[in-house]
Amino acid sequence: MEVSDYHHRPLISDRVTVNGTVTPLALLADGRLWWSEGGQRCLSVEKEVLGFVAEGPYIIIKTLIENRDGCCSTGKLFRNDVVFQPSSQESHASWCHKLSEFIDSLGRPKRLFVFVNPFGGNKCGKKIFVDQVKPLLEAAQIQITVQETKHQLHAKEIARSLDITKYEGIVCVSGDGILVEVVNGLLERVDWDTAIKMTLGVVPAGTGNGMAKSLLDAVGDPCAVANAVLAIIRGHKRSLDVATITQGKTTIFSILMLAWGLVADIDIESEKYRWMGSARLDFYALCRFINLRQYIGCVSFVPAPGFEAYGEPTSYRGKSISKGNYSDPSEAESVKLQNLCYQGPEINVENLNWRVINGPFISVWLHNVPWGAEDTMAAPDAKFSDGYLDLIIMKNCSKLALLSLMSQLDKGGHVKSPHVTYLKVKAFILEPGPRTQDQEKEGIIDSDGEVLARGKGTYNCEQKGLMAYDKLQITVDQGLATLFTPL
Ligand SMILES: Nc1ncnc2c1ncn2[C@@H]1O[C@H](COP(=O)(O)OP(=O)(O)OP(=O)(O)O)[C@@H](O)[C@H]1O
Repeated sequence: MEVSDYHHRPLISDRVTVNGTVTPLALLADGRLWWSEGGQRCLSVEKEVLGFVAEGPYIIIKTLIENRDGCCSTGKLFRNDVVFQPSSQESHASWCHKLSEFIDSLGRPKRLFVFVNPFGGNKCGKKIFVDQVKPLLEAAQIQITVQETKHQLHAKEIARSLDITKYEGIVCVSGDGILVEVVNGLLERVDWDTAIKMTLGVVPAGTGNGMAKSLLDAVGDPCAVANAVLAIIRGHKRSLDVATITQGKTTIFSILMLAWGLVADIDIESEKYRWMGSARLDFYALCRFINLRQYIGCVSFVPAPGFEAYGEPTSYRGKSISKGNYSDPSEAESVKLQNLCYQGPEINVENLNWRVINGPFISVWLHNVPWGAEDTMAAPDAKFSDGYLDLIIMKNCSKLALLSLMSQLDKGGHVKSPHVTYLKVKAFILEPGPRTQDQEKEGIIDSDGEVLARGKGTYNCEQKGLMAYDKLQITVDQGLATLFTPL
């Protein structure tokens, strides 16, 4: 072994017994654990070691390593502990000390709050947690406080009042829905500016796992539970843009996407075919395709640098959106209370250079991260924290062209179609209107997989959304939230 440079310097070395074989074992300064057992063996403590325990004369190194198919990496992870016996009691104590010291130096989280949604996806959240998540967190000696979500918005309520000083992260074993609730809960706190700095982790256990897929796919990892948990244990962080959606005095926060038109209709209206399982989306997409709707309306936006040529120039069209003066003092008081929560970025939207695209539209889609679901790469160029949202617009096109571009959604090829307008925006205003063929009927606005607004004549239109089917404004905060990430 070359120990010439600093990184290859052993922090500790000894002759130990590994699986009955006596071999030199060394922990190098660069974090590799090196020994020889039927050939040279090496583990990266940072990447592959969850933790260790001392049991009698033995030390058990708990690892999670990549399954290799010959020389090719499959990205799949499996547990394979290494047990060794140091040569003496003193050596045993030194090994425990050096391993602890090294793992502590990695800045990994020690206490996590974990939400488990027993209801999400195929209702497997609890089983995924017990069988796959908990054992790994225990092997990493992370203290966990577990909370099952009991109903819709439960995670948001808890995030709003959680004692955040007790935890170094909040983990959601769920789909995207619970993560979105947590972000909204944190931003509705009076101490939102501290609370939103809490690092958030997501373990895929829902139908829509767009955030987990976006994080893991960015480093070529499969969207699997073990990969997601390992990322949380290792404790690397990345920041995430947060979009603020405003209409009058109502504000909500979005981290994944906003959809109006075809995508929203498929996402929300297919609920009535839930009994079909995941086939409901494909089935309902086909129904919508055969009976294609177009929506009257308009979108205006502040383009990101390089996208200024899209649309036509316009002035700020959101005048009625801004929070106005209150003639009723009690209303003013309640708004003052609401104002203690986060209100969105303080930018002077009126002075920005707005552009407009008029409908009719087949689909309008805003995306913050590349993947909307595990099989939908909605916005291939989206970045977690570039401060922009990717806007994907589909206008009139033939059914054949539409079918072709829909079939490319899994690889993001649709954005290259001449029928798709794809750009980045800093701020956005949606003015949704009725369907072209039947102006008595309107549409649905979908934010992060939930109904934000339902227009006249839509599925379940008697249920009110949080906002009216009317003009709304979206602004972006660059990197406001923080996520655990594989790299
Ligand atoms: N115990 C519960 N019973 C019913 N609904 C719940 C429960 N806990 C959470 N929910 C709701 O389940 C929804 C789905 O959350 P989750 O993020 O796990 O999955 P999803 O992939 O977004 O959605 P789904 O799998 O339901 O299509 C959220 O709207 C959440 O509020």
